[in-house]
Amino acid sequence: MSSHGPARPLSTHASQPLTGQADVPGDKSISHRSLILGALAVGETKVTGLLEGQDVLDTAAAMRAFGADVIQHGPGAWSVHGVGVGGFAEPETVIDCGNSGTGVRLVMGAMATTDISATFTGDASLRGRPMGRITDPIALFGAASYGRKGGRLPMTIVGAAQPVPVHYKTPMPSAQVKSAVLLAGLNAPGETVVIEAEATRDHSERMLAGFGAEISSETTPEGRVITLVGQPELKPQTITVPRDPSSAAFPVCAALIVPGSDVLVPNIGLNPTRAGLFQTLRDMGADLTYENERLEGGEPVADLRARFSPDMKGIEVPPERAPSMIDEYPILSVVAANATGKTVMLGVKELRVKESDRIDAMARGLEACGVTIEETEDTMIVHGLGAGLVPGGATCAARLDHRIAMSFLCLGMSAQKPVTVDDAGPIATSFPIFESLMGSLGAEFTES
Ligand SMILES: O=C(O)C1=C[C@@H](OP(=O)(O)O)[C@@H](O)[C@H](O)C1
Ligand SMILES: C=C(OP(=O)(O)O)C(=O)O
Repeated sequence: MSSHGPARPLSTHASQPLTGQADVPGDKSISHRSLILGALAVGETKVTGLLEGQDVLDTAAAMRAFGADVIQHGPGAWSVHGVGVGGFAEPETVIDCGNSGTGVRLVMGAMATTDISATFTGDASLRGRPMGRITDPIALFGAASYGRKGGRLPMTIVGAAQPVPVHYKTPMPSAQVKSAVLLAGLNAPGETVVIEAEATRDHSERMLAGFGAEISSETTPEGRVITLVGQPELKPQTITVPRDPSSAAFPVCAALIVPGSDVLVPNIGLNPTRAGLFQTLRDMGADLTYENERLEGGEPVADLRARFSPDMKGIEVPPERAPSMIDEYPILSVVAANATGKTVMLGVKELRVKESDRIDAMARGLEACGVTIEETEDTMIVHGLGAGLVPGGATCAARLDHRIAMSFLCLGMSAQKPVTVDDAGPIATSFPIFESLMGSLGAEFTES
């Protein structure tokens, strides 16, 4: 959806202890991929635990526009009747991917090697984000693109009539780019190879294998080399979407900074390509434990227990950790403000092209709340004040960015004066139950 209605300012204030259990929603990355791969399989894929955030609902609508039957049966329970690799129909109208970079980029990849065209758009945030990172590799398959200057949406992609397989080295660490190339490679005859210098989240590779594609990956001195054999018949799957570690980050971090808190966040995937934040928090001295560690569907899973941690210390977060926690830097910067000493976040320039420029958004809001920040194009440094010592008392701009809105609302739960975000609307893109869930732990929200 291109817009979400009038801005909804929302505030938080110093919270009573956060206690209890936080059942966070399904993983956003895996939810998008369940719908897209389901649409490319032959037959009916069944999904439970699907994230019903707006980003994923927009991908569901896109899959319908390309000819798949996508049906909701109950909360989180969906089915997708797929059209098979190469079976996408040409959409009759513009595909609106709302706020979702993952949605638009993966769908562009998935249709780029079919002989159809489609026009994509999104909200003001998505229309500002770079699509050249997708149009460059899909051009190698034979697809053409016609967008606004700078490779921006709205954009029409004309899929390749006779696609050729591609060898592609991703120019930046991006699971979206890697996934778009793999999805395009599905309908190209022969082997498509993607090389990534730094490993990014590997859900596409795991799920493609699960749907029956021939795909392998190996670690070489150049990085991870992923090889996919094109034109498989994908077999429909029954998928249970695990809970989203990127959503778990909010109750976990809020508990670490609100005095007296003790929160359990059950069933969180600790896939190493996603778990960098939790490692970082533990390195800072957070009282964050993994309980009931186990393997589910081949992936490590644990119940996370986070308790108030007044003695956290700033650390240097190494650049090679960035892909495994790329969406978690905004909330990490809030924890860092409540730790003592400097937290130095290196190699984070991808944050500048997310739903907002997340370095700028967090720096300006934290400064308004009394925290000193240093930044370069690729680095953010937070000068921690210590537990409970952030003054707060400001209105911070959410900039159409769910993670910025949730981060400042968590900051307000531990600050000395209330913190307001100018628009909480975007939270519904990834974590529609954020307010009710945090409220059930003890947080209070005030509409202003
Ligand atoms: O592939 C995915 O599901 C995602 C990849 C990441 O984006 P980049 O590929 O741009 O790093 C991440 O920020 C986004 O929230 C989800
Ligand atoms: C960057 C994000 O999402 P996307 O790129 O899909 O808009 C996010 O959810 O933090």
